Amino acid sequence: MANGGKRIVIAGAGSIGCYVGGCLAIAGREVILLARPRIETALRLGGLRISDLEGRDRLVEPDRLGITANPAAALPEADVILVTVKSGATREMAALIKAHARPDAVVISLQNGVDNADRLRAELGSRTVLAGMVPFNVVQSPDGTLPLRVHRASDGKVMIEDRRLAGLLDVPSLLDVEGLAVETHGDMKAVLWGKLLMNLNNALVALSGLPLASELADRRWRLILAGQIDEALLAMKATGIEPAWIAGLRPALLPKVLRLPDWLFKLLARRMLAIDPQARSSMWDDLQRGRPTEISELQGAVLGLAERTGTPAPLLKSVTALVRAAEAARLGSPGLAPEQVVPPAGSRSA
Ligand SMILES: NC(=O)C1=CN([C@@H]2O[C@H](COP(=O)(O)OP(=O)(O)OC[C@H]3O[C@@H](n4cnc5c(N)ncnc54)[C@H](OP(=O)(O)O)[C@@H]3O)[C@@H](O)[C@H]2O)C=CC1
Ligand SMILES: CC(C)(CO)C(=O)C(=O)O
Repeated sequence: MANGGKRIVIAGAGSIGCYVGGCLAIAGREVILLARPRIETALRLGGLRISDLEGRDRLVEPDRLGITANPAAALPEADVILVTVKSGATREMAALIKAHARPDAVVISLQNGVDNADRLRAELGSRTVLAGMVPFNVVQSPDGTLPLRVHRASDGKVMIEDRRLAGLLDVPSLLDVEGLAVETHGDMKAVLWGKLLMNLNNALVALSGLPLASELADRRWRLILAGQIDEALLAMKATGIEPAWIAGLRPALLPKVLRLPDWLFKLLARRMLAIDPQARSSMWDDLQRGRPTEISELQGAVLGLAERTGTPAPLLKSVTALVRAAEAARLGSPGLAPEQVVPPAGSRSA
């Protein structure tokens, strides 16, 4: 068994959890997927298909995976717990970990948003909780597809908080496997705020219904993203938050690059546009499935800063209101045009 027999439990096997868990299982790690019954059944019936934009395509047979919907069966087995539920389910998952996992299990948040690791810490007291960041998009096959397929549709390295751990658990060498590049980082707060800047686009993809690559190729959408990032950078500056570089760019340069004409943007932002055409955003997935989105943890996190510091955030407010309306309507993406997202000139208020 690879890596000293450490057992990895994926706490919330959906798009990210199945992709990460599948890569780890293919690499010989012992993985248990804690899933909802819909995904549990699909995995038991057809196994898990893992593919990526570089052309890798592998089937993990059901007998190569531990699969359960029962937290009391999965969590006591864990040496490492990768939390991959949406932010709204973090507290519930933390309570399950507290009730069922060994106190020495290392818990790692692989979620968007800036405070999921803190939410876990608040529930889990003295246990070891590390923040993580997943940079790539994963597309899950439609319900009922067998085998269930998770496709990594963009690129990037997973970052995990650099912390010397008791018991000599070497997190990167346990988790850094083919298809899943993992590195440690000394300043996860900066990394998560940097990622949040890009995640301000999740809502625009969700509202437009467009694939991420087409949405980013359209300057009208990029202008809205750039406007949101300006508001976010202002609020972050006022609170002393310094986001990390994103896609090889200093955060302050990001709005400038996004505002370039389409032809120049395509030329200069090749790294940002290395996305296959299926990718959208996890917030689009939520609208399509009629589930609550992470708008409170993304735009909402910046609005919290803006309120405290009195910096203006009209675009973030109107994007948030539109996402909330789409959530409430439960009709999937409203398929808005950029002009329906930007408030008419003159009606903006801080
Ligand atoms: N999808 C993506 O491309 C990316 C996502 N992320 C982030 O990663 C995190 C996970 O996202 P994603 O994988 O898309 O989310 P998913 O909704 O696809 O996966 C989470 C899964 O956890 C399940 N779940 C929730 N509670 C439990 C529980 N108590 N027991 C078992 N299963 C449970 C959910 O089921 P149910 O919904 O039925 O409750 C769902 O199937 C989010 O923070 C997201 O923002 C980051 C980068 C990219
Ligand atoms: C990878 C990215 C930025 C966009 O797909 C994402 O984090 C998400 O979908 O939640």
